[in-house]
Amino acid sequence: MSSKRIAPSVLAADFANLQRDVEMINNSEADWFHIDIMDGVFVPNISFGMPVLRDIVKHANKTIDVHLMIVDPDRYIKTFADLGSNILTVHYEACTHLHRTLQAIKAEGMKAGVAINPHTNVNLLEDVINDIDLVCIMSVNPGFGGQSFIENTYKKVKQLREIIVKNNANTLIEIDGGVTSKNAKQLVEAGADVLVAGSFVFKSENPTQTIRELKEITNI
Ligand SMILES: O=C(CO)[C@@H](O)[C@H](O)COP(=O)(O)O
Ligand SMILES: [Fe+2]
Repeated sequence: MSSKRIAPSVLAADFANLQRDVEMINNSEADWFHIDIMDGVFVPNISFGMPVLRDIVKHANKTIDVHLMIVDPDRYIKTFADLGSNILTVHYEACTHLHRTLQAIKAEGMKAGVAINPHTNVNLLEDVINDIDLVCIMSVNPGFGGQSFIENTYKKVKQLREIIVKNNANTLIEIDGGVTSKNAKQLVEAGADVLVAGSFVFKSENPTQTIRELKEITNI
C-alpha cells in the first residue's frame, strides 16, 4: 500500500481566518500546503503575495509547495527560497530557458517543479525530465479555484508516467484543479503521486474529514 500525498490549496481558505485554516491543515492528514501565487498577467487573476506566504510559513508545519503563476519567474526564485518554500513550481509556458530556471531553483535549496497548462503536451518535458522533481499537470486552466476537472488529464498522467519510467527519472506527478473524491482514485491509478484540492476541501462541511477521505481513497 502506498500513500499518495494530499496538498490542500490555501487559495480556497478563508483569508479572514487564515491561521485557523493553516492549523486545520497542520492537524489533518494532509501532506503539503499548496500555495498559489498569481500575478494578474500570466493568469487573469491576482491571489496573494509574499507577506501572506511569510505568515503562512510562520504557522505551517508541513512542506510548502509553491505554484507560481507569474511571468518571468526567475526574478523571484531567491525571494521564494528566503520565504521558506520547499518546492518551487514554475510554468513551462512562462519560461524561456526552463533548464536554467530549474538549476537556479535547486541552487537555492528548493525542489524544482514545472507546471503545464491543459494545452501543453507532456512530451515537451522529456528532455528535462531528469532535472524536474515535480511535474504539476493542470487539470483546469490556471487562475481560479472551483473549476471543473478536464477529463483529458488522465491521458496526460499516463503519458507522463511512461516518460518518467523510460528515463528512469525520480519525478513526482501532481494534479492541480477540480480534484474531488470522484476523480482521485482514477488519477492515482493513472500514475499521480500528489493531488491538490482547494474547493473540495475548504468548501466541505468538515475539511479535516474531507482530507482524510481523500487520503483513504488514494491509499491503493
Ligand atoms: O493553481 C490552481 C488554480 O490556478 C489551483 O491550485 C487551485 O487552487 C485548485 O483549486 P480547486 O480547483 O481544487 O478548487
Ligand atoms: Fe495551484
